[in-house]
Amino acid sequence: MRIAIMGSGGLGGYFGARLAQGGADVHFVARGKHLEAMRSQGLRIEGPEPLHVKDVKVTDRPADIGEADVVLLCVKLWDTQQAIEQLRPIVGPRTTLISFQNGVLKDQTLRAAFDARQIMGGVGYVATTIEAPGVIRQTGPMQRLIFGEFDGSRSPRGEALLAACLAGGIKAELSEHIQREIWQKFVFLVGLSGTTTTMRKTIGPIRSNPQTRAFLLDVMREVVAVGRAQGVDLPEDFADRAAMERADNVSPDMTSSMHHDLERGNRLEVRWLAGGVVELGQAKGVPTPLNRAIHDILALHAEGGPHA
Ligand SMILES: NC(=O)C1=CN([C@@H]2O[C@H](COP(=O)(O)OP(=O)(O)OC[C@H]3O[C@@H](n4cnc5c(N)ncnc54)[C@H](OP(=O)(O)O)[C@@H]3O)[C@@H](O)[C@H]2O)C=CC1
Ligand SMILES: CC(C)(CO)C(=O)C(=O)O
Repeated sequence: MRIAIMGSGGLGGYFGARLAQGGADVHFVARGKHLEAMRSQGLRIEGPEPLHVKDVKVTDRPADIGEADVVLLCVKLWDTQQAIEQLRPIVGPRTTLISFQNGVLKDQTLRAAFDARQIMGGVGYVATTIEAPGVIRQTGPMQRLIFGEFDGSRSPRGEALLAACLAGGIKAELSEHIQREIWQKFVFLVGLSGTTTTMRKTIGPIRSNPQTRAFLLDVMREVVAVGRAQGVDLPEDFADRAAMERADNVSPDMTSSMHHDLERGNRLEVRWLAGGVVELGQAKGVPTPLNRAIHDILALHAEGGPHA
Protein backbone atom coordinates (compact mmCIF):
# COMPACT_ATOMS: atom_id res chain seq x y z
CA MET A 1 0.00 0.00 0.00
CA ARG A 2 1.58 3.26 -1.12
CA ILE A 3 0.74 5.94 1.45
CA ALA A 4 1.44 9.61 0.73
CA ILE A 5 1.63 11.90 3.76
CA MET A 6 0.76 15.41 2.58
CA GLY A 7 2.34 17.62 5.28
CA SER A 8 4.92 15.96 7.53
CA GLY A 9 4.68 18.06 10.68
CA GLY A 10 3.30 17.25 14.13
CA LEU A 11 0.44 15.14 12.83
CA GLY A 12 1.66 13.74 9.50
CA GLY A 13 5.27 13.28 10.61
CA TYR A 14 4.25 11.42 13.75
CA PHE A 15 1.76 8.99 12.21
CA GLY A 16 3.77 8.64 8.98
CA ALA A 17 6.83 7.62 11.00
CA ARG A 18 4.80 4.99 12.87
CA LEU A 19 3.35 3.66 9.58
CA ALA A 20 6.86 3.45 8.08
CA GLN A 21 8.12 1.69 11.21
CA GLY A 22 5.38 -0.90 10.70
CA GLY A 23 6.61 -1.61 7.18
CA ALA A 24 4.21 0.50 5.09
CA ASP A 25 5.46 2.14 1.88
CA VAL A 26 5.28 5.71 3.16
CA HIS A 27 6.13 8.77 1.04
CA PHE A 28 6.32 12.05 2.92
CA VAL A 29 5.70 15.47 1.39
CA ALA A 30 7.58 18.21 3.23
CA ARG A 31 9.22 21.54 2.47
CA GLY A 32 11.94 23.95 3.59
CA LYS A 33 14.42 23.08 6.33
CA HIS A 34 12.23 20.23 7.58
CA LEU A 35 12.51 18.58 4.15
CA GLU A 36 16.30 19.04 4.08
CA ALA A 37 16.68 17.60 7.58
CA MET A 38 14.45 14.63 6.78
CA ARG A 39 16.54 13.94 3.68
CA SER A 40 19.86 14.13 5.50
CA GLN A 41 19.03 12.68 8.96
CA GLY A 42 15.68 10.95 8.60
CA LEU A 43 12.72 11.70 10.85
CA ARG A 44 12.99 11.60 14.61
CA ILE A 45 10.07 11.36 17.05
CA GLU A 46 10.93 12.47 20.60
CA GLY A 47 8.72 11.88 23.64
CA PRO A 48 7.17 8.90 25.39
CA GLU A 49 7.69 6.48 22.47
CA PRO A 50 10.82 7.72 20.69
CA LEU A 51 11.47 6.59 17.15
CA HIS A 52 14.03 7.33 14.45
CA VAL A 53 13.12 6.47 10.86
CA LYS A 54 16.47 6.78 9.14
CA ASP A 55 15.74 6.32 5.44
CA VAL A 56 12.62 8.28 4.71
CA LYS A 57 11.19 8.77 1.25
CA VAL A 58 10.52 12.48 1.20
CA THR A 59 9.91 15.06 -1.51
CA ASP A 60 8.50 18.54 -2.03
CA ARG A 61 7.08 17.44 -5.39
CA PRO A 62 4.18 15.07 -4.80
CA ALA A 63 4.06 14.27 -8.53
CA ASP A 64 7.33 12.29 -8.07
CA ILE A 65 5.56 9.78 -5.81
CA GLY A 66 3.37 8.28 -8.54
CA GLU A 67 -0.21 7.17 -8.00
CA ALA A 68 -0.93 6.70 -4.29
CA ASP A 69 -3.27 4.12 -2.77
CA VAL A 70 -3.95 6.39 0.18
CA VAL A 71 -3.28 10.08 0.76
CA LEU A 72 -3.34 11.36 4.33
CA LEU A 73 -3.94 15.11 4.30
CA CYS A 74 -2.05 16.60 7.25
CA VAL A 75 -1.34 20.27 6.42
CA LYS A 76 -2.70 23.18 8.41
CA LEU A 77 -6.15 24.23 7.27
CA TRP A 78 -4.89 27.41 5.60
CA ASP A 79 -2.63 25.30 3.33
CA THR A 80 -5.41 22.94 2.19
CA GLN A 81 -6.16 24.45 -1.21
CA GLN A 82 -2.53 24.59 -2.29
CA ALA A 83 -2.00 21.03 -1.06
CA ILE A 84 -5.01 19.81 -3.04
CA GLU A 85 -3.62 21.30 -6.25
CA GLN A 86 -0.22 19.65 -5.64
CA LEU A 87 -1.89 16.30 -4.93
CA ARG A 88 -3.80 16.04 -8.20
CA PRO A 89 -1.06 14.12 -10.10
CA ILE A 90 -0.94 11.35 -7.47
CA VAL A 91 -4.69 10.92 -7.08
CA GLY A 92 -5.89 8.26 -9.51
CA PRO A 93 -9.35 6.67 -9.70
CA ARG A 94 -8.45 4.11 -6.99
CA THR A 95 -6.79 6.53 -4.58
CA THR A 96 -8.39 7.10 -1.18
CA LEU A 97 -8.04 10.47 0.53
CA ILE A 98 -8.41 11.02 4.27
CA SER A 99 -8.03 14.35 6.02
CA PHE A 100 -6.82 14.05 9.60
CA GLN A 101 -6.87 17.83 9.93
CA ASN A 102 -8.95 19.40 12.65
CA GLY A 103 -12.35 20.96 12.12
CA VAL A 104 -15.65 19.85 10.61
CA LEU A 105 -15.56 21.52 7.20
CA LYS A 106 -12.42 19.83 5.83
CA ASP A 107 -14.26 17.01 4.04
CA GLN A 108 -16.49 19.49 2.21
CA THR A 109 -13.31 21.03 0.79
CA LEU A 110 -12.05 17.62 -0.34
CA ARG A 111 -15.41 16.71 -1.87
CA ALA A 112 -15.32 19.91 -3.91
CA ALA A 113 -11.97 18.82 -5.40
CA PHE A 114 -12.27 15.02 -5.79
CA ASP A 115 -14.88 12.30 -6.29
CA ALA A 116 -16.76 11.96 -2.97
CA ARG A 117 -16.48 8.13 -3.15
CA GLN A 118 -12.70 8.45 -2.82
CA ILE A 119 -12.93 10.23 0.52
CA MET A 120 -13.02 8.61 3.94
CA GLY A 121 -13.39 10.55 7.18
CA GLY A 122 -10.61 10.76 9.74
CA VAL A 123 -9.74 12.03 13.21
CA GLY A 124 -6.25 12.23 14.74
CA TYR A 125 -5.49 12.42 18.43
CA VAL A 126 -1.91 13.27 19.36
CA ALA A 127 -0.15 16.29 20.87
CA THR A 128 2.89 16.91 18.71
CA THR A 129 4.82 19.75 17.18
CA ILE A 130 7.90 20.24 15.00
CA GLU A 131 10.57 20.93 17.63
CA ALA A 132 13.39 21.40 15.13
CA PRO A 133 13.80 20.49 11.45
CA GLY A 134 13.50 16.71 11.19
CA VAL A 135 12.37 16.37 14.83
CA ILE A 136 8.79 15.97 16.10
CA ARG A 137 8.14 16.31 19.83
CA GLN A 138 5.19 14.45 21.39
CA THR A 139 3.72 15.58 24.73
CA GLY A 140 1.94 12.87 26.75
CA PRO A 141 1.25 9.32 25.59
CA MET A 142 -2.01 9.95 23.72
CA GLN A 143 -1.92 8.79 20.09
CA ARG A 144 -4.91 7.50 18.17
CA LEU A 145 -6.26 7.51 14.62
CA ILE A 146 -9.92 6.92 13.85
CA PHE A 147 -11.15 6.65 10.28
CA GLY A 148 -14.14 5.28 8.44
CA GLU A 149 -16.50 5.36 5.52
CA PHE A 150 -19.16 8.07 5.67
CA ASP A 151 -21.83 5.42 4.92
CA GLY A 152 -20.76 3.44 8.01
CA SER A 153 -19.53 0.36 6.14
CA ARG A 154 -16.34 -1.54 7.01
CA SER A 155 -14.63 -1.43 3.64
CA PRO A 156 -11.60 -3.46 2.46
CA ARG A 157 -9.64 -0.22 2.04
CA GLY A 158 -10.46 0.76 5.61
CA GLU A 159 -9.40 -2.66 6.88
CA ALA A 160 -6.14 -2.46 4.89
CA LEU A 161 -5.23 0.92 6.36
CA LEU A 162 -6.18 -0.31 9.81
CA ALA A 163 -3.78 -3.26 9.46
CA ALA A 164 -0.96 -0.91 8.36
CA CYS A 165 -1.59 1.37 11.33
CA LEU A 166 -1.72 -1.45 13.86
CA ALA A 167 1.53 -2.89 12.46
CA GLY A 168 3.18 0.46 13.24
CA GLY A 169 1.89 0.55 16.83
CA ILE A 170 -0.75 3.20 16.13
CA LYS A 171 -3.86 2.92 18.28
CA ALA A 172 -6.17 2.88 15.30
CA GLU A 173 -9.88 2.21 14.91
CA LEU A 174 -12.14 1.75 11.93
CA SER A 175 -15.32 3.61 12.87
CA GLU A 176 -18.85 3.03 11.65
CA HIS A 177 -19.80 6.52 12.90
CA ILE A 178 -17.04 8.70 11.56
CA GLN A 179 -19.07 11.91 11.23
CA ARG A 180 -19.95 11.72 14.92
CA GLU A 181 -16.31 10.98 15.79
CA ILE A 182 -15.22 14.08 13.86
CA TRP A 183 -17.70 16.20 15.85
CA GLN A 184 -16.78 14.62 19.18
CA LYS A 185 -13.19 15.60 18.61
CA PHE A 186 -14.31 19.05 17.44
CA VAL A 187 -16.15 19.67 20.72
CA PHE A 188 -13.05 18.83 22.77
CA LEU A 189 -10.62 20.60 20.47
CA VAL A 190 -12.57 23.86 20.25
CA GLY A 191 -12.66 23.92 24.06
CA LEU A 192 -8.99 23.03 24.44
CA SER A 193 -7.69 25.31 21.69
CA GLY A 194 -9.93 28.25 22.63
CA THR A 195 -8.95 28.18 26.30
CA THR A 196 -5.26 27.29 26.07
CA THR A 197 -4.62 29.88 23.35
CA THR A 198 -6.53 32.81 24.86
CA MET A 199 -5.29 32.05 28.42
CA ARG A 200 -1.80 31.01 27.27
CA LYS A 201 -1.78 28.11 29.70
CA THR A 202 -1.75 24.33 29.43
CA ILE A 203 -4.89 22.33 30.29
CA GLY A 204 -3.73 21.52 33.86
CA PRO A 205 -4.30 24.96 35.45
CA ILE A 206 -7.33 25.69 33.27
CA ARG A 207 -9.25 22.62 34.42
CA SER A 208 -8.21 23.11 38.08
CA ASN A 209 -9.50 26.66 38.47
CA PRO A 210 -13.32 26.70 38.90
CA GLN A 211 -13.77 29.86 36.83
CA THR A 212 -11.69 28.77 33.83
CA ARG A 213 -13.08 25.23 34.11
CA ALA A 214 -16.63 26.61 33.80
CA PHE A 215 -15.55 28.67 30.80
CA LEU A 216 -14.07 25.58 29.12
CA LEU A 217 -17.29 23.65 29.71
CA ASP A 218 -19.51 26.43 28.37
CA VAL A 219 -17.38 26.77 25.22
CA MET A 220 -17.80 23.04 24.57
CA ARG A 221 -21.55 23.18 25.31
CA GLU A 222 -21.92 25.74 22.52
CA VAL A 223 -20.21 23.36 20.08
CA VAL A 224 -22.55 20.53 21.08
CA ALA A 225 -25.59 22.77 20.56
CA VAL A 226 -24.36 23.73 17.09
CA GLY A 227 -23.56 20.11 16.17
CA ARG A 228 -27.01 18.94 17.26
CA ALA A 229 -28.63 21.74 15.27
CA GLN A 230 -26.61 20.53 12.26
CA GLY A 231 -28.15 17.08 12.72
CA VAL A 232 -25.13 15.36 14.28
CA ASP A 233 -25.97 12.52 16.65
CA LEU A 234 -24.31 14.03 19.76
CA PRO A 235 -25.85 13.47 23.21
CA GLU A 236 -27.08 16.73 24.76
CA ASP A 237 -24.75 16.27 27.74
CA PHE A 238 -21.72 15.31 25.62
CA ALA A 239 -19.71 18.36 26.78
CA ASP A 240 -20.61 17.93 30.45
CA ARG A 241 -19.68 14.27 30.56
CA ALA A 242 -17.50 12.79 27.80
CA ALA A 243 -15.65 15.94 26.66
CA MET A 244 -14.99 17.16 30.22
CA GLU A 245 -13.82 13.69 31.18
CA ARG A 246 -11.38 13.76 28.26
CA ALA A 247 -10.11 17.17 29.37
CA ASP A 248 -9.62 15.77 32.89
CA ASN A 249 -7.72 12.70 31.72
CA VAL A 250 -5.10 14.21 29.43
CA SER A 251 -1.66 15.11 30.71
CA PRO A 252 -1.72 18.44 32.67
CA ASP A 253 1.09 19.83 30.50
CA MET A 254 -0.85 19.16 27.34
CA THR A 255 -1.86 22.07 25.18
CA SER A 256 -3.32 22.56 21.73
CA SER A 257 -1.52 22.90 18.42
CA MET A 258 -3.14 26.35 18.14
CA HIS A 259 -1.52 27.43 21.42
CA HIS A 260 1.86 26.26 20.03
CA ASP A 261 1.16 28.29 16.90
CA LEU A 262 0.43 31.44 18.93
CA GLU A 263 3.63 31.03 20.94
CA ARG A 264 5.63 30.72 17.72
CA GLY A 265 3.98 33.65 15.96
CA ASN A 266 2.46 31.30 13.35
CA ARG A 267 -0.93 31.70 11.79
CA LEU A 268 -3.86 30.29 13.79
CA GLU A 269 -6.62 27.86 12.78
CA VAL A 270 -9.10 29.85 14.90
CA ARG A 271 -11.19 30.81 11.87
CA TRP A 272 -12.11 27.11 11.36
CA LEU A 273 -12.36 26.22 15.09
CA ALA A 274 -14.13 28.82 17.31
CA GLY A 275 -14.82 30.81 14.10
CA GLY A 276 -16.33 27.72 12.47
CA VAL A 277 -18.64 27.23 15.46
CA VAL A 278 -19.84 30.84 15.14
CA GLU A 279 -20.43 30.46 11.40
CA LEU A 280 -22.31 27.16 11.68
CA GLY A 281 -24.24 28.46 14.71
CA GLN A 282 -25.37 31.57 12.80
CA ALA A 283 -26.63 29.39 9.97
CA LYS A 284 -28.89 27.53 12.41
CA GLY A 285 -29.75 30.40 14.78
CA VAL A 286 -27.75 28.92 17.69
CA PRO A 287 -26.07 31.56 19.90
CA THR A 288 -22.32 31.07 20.37
CA PRO A 289 -21.13 34.12 22.40
CA LEU A 290 -18.09 32.45 23.98
CA ASN A 291 -16.78 31.12 20.70
CA ARG A 292 -17.34 34.53 19.21
CA ALA A 293 -15.30 36.02 22.06
CA ILE A 294 -12.45 33.55 21.44
CA HIS A 295 -12.47 34.29 17.71
CA ASP A 296 -12.48 38.05 18.35
CA ILE A 297 -9.81 37.94 21.07
CA LEU A 298 -7.46 36.04 18.78
CA ALA A 299 -8.25 38.10 15.67
CA LEU A 300 -5.10 40.20 15.94
CA HIS A 301 -2.98 37.03 16.03
CA ALA A 302 -4.82 34.97 13.44
CA GLU A 303 -2.43 35.86 10.62
CA GLY A 304 0.68 35.31 12.74
CA GLY A 305 3.41 37.66 13.89
CA PRO A 306 5.02 38.23 17.29
CA HIS A 307 2.84 38.74 20.36
CA ALA A 308 3.79 40.40 23.62
N1 LIG B 1 -0.06 18.53 15.96
C1 LIG B 1 -1.08 17.98 16.59
O1 LIG B 1 -0.95 17.64 17.76
C2 LIG B 1 -2.38 17.76 15.90
C3 LIG B 1 -2.74 18.49 14.78
N2 LIG B 1 -3.95 18.26 14.17
C4 LIG B 1 -4.34 19.01 12.99
O2 LIG B 1 -3.53 18.53 11.93
C5 LIG B 1 -3.31 19.55 10.96
C6 LIG B 1 -1.79 19.72 10.80
O3 LIG B 1 -1.29 20.22 12.04
P1 LIG B 1 0.24 20.03 12.45
O4 LIG B 1 0.76 18.73 12.00
O5 LIG B 1 0.30 20.37 13.88
O6 LIG B 1 0.91 21.19 11.60
P2 LIG B 1 2.47 21.41 11.31
O7 LIG B 1 2.65 22.84 10.96
O8 LIG B 1 3.27 20.81 12.41
O9 LIG B 1 2.72 20.50 10.04
C7 LIG B 1 2.25 20.78 8.76
C8 LIG B 1 3.45 20.61 7.85
O10 LIG B 1 2.98 20.61 6.50
C9 LIG B 1 3.88 21.42 5.75
N3 LIG B 1 3.21 21.81 4.51
C10 LIG B 1 2.12 22.60 4.36
N4 LIG B 1 1.80 22.70 3.05
C11 LIG B 1 2.72 21.99 2.38
C12 LIG B 1 2.95 21.74 1.01
N5 LIG B 1 2.15 22.24 0.07
N6 LIG B 1 4.03 20.97 0.66
C13 LIG B 1 4.84 20.46 1.60
N7 LIG B 1 4.68 20.64 2.93
C14 LIG B 1 3.63 21.41 3.31
C15 LIG B 1 4.20 22.55 6.68
O11 LIG B 1 5.33 23.29 6.23
P3 LIG B 1 5.56 24.81 6.75
O12 LIG B 1 6.00 24.69 8.19
O13 LIG B 1 6.62 25.31 5.84
O14 LIG B 1 4.26 25.54 6.63
C16 LIG B 1 4.45 21.76 7.96
O15 LIG B 1 5.74 21.21 7.99
C17 LIG B 1 -4.03 20.78 11.50
O16 LIG B 1 -5.31 20.88 10.97
C18 LIG B 1 -4.11 20.51 13.01
O17 LIG B 1 -5.16 21.18 13.63
C19 LIG B 1 -4.77 17.24 14.56
C20 LIG B 1 -4.41 16.47 15.64
C21 LIG B 1 -3.24 16.70 16.41
C1 LIG C 1 -6.28 18.41 21.03
C2 LIG C 1 -5.22 17.83 20.16
C3 LIG C 1 -3.88 17.97 20.78
C4 LIG C 1 -5.58 16.36 20.10
O1 LIG C 1 -5.03 15.67 19.09
C5 LIG C 1 -5.26 18.49 18.81
O2 LIG C 1 -5.81 17.95 17.88
C6 LIG C 1 -4.67 19.82 18.57
O3 LIG C 1 -4.28 20.51 19.49
O4 LIG C 1 -4.63 20.21 17.39
